[in-house]
Formats: sequence, C-alpha cells, structure tokens
Amino acid sequence: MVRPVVGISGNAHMINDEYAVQACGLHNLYAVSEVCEATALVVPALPDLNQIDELCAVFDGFVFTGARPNIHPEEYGETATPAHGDFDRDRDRLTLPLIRACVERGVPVLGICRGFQEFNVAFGGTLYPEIRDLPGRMNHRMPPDGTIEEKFAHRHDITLTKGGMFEGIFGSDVVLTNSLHGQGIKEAGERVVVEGHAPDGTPEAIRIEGAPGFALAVQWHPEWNAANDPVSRPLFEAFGQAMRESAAQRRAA
Ligand SMILES: N[C@@H](CCC(=O)NCCCC(=O)O)C(=O)O
Repeated sequence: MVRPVVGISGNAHMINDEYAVQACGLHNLYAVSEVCEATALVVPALPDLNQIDELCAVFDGFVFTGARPNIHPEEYGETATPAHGDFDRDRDRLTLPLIRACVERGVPVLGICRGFQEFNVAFGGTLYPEIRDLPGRMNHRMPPDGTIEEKFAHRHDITLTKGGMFEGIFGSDVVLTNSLHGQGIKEAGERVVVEGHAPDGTPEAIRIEGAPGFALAVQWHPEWNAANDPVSRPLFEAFGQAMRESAAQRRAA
C-alpha cells in the first residue's frame, strides 16, 4: 500500500543574509512520517512555482506549519503597523488560496500555529497582532531563554467543546499544550468554528464548518514530540487516517 504523500508548507529564509532558501521545521517532517505513516515532502511557498490545482491533485494532504513571519494584515483588510512584525508574502499568496481549494475538494489539511491563523484568514477572519498586549491575556510567545525543550514545553491548558471533533480525537475536553505565538484570532472567519480556548480566552483549536474532509487547525505546536505526546499523537494519527481514506476514495472514483 502506497503511503499518503503530504505537502508540508515551506517558509522563506535567508542563510547568512544573502542566500534565499525555503525552510521547514524537521519536527513537522518526522511527525508526518512517523505518526501519520506518510511521505512528507516540503512544498516551497512560492506561488509563481506552484499551481493550486496541480498541488491538490498530487498530494493526499497538507500541513500548514508554524513560522515566525506573520500574515500580512492586508490579507484581512487591515493596515500593517510595526506591531505586525515581519511578513512572508509569498507564503500568504500560496497558502491562503491553497487552504480554500483543499477544503473545497475535501483534501485533508492540518494547520499549525501560523497555519492555524492562515485557516482563519483564508475564510475571512482577522488576527490580533500581539495577544500579550490585550487586557486579561497571557503572553503566548515562545520563552526568550532556555533550551529548545524548555521553549516547547507544556505551557497551558486548552478547554475544548464537549462533543466536538477535538474532544473526540483527544478523548478529553481539557488538554495541555505548548505555546509559541504572538498573534491570534480576533474575529473568526465565517465557516471557522472555534472548539478550543486557552484559560485567557484565546482561540486555540478550530475546524472549518461544512468541510467534506479533515480541516482542523491548532494554535500550538503538536509536531513537537509528536510520537510521544498524548495530545499530539492522536491528532496526527487522525490526520493520517483521514488521508488514507480520502486517497482511497479518490483512487476508487
Ligand atoms: N508568527 C505567528 C505564528 C507563530 C508561529 O508559527 N511560531 C512558530 C515558530 C516559533 C518561532 O520560531 O518563534 C505568531 O507569532 O503568532
């Protein structure tokens, strides 16, 4: 049985401030390979090199990964300010239409951190540029100091909608996760259903209403220690199963 082939979104990166590359966190690749039991291939976030229809035809699913650069606020009708930080416009221009196309076609998609924010913006939602500046909110950013393990350590609970898809996957309505993001959902998009919140009310888990396929996204980083984490593993297992079922249906059609 051929394993599902999964596109993992790349990110613009400069080596030594002079050599442009597309980068992808290794944990995303290992989580998809080891837990989804799938072949993980990096898709360069370069709209000029990719055709949306071809990507949807070639891949059995996509993971839209985390990334430090933010979605440009003009993608959700707002004007950039210094608070909005750095951008990756090529990634915006590929991932937002690709997410919509995958959902329409029933191609399974999983969003992580920036990818979670892309799901919301792709369906008409908006973002806060800096969660920690909002009254009553925590600082959700990656700790500035410490080891990489400390930066990806569990940080807060997330309360999930009872009877929702995420509770069904995790087997609990409260889960413990890491947190490495500065931005977050301000207004949920028209078809964006928020199923999970942090203790300060920040949206942390969403699904796309009416999606024929797997279309879930989380604000935290489940790819970290995915094979062993009791929250990450079932999420990637569910994603892998959704891709196998979707691929079998497409082959049978
Ligand atoms: N840029 C967005 C999304 C944050 C994100 O995806 N973080 C993952 C990378 C972690 C790091 O390298 O800092 C935001 O800040 O909300």
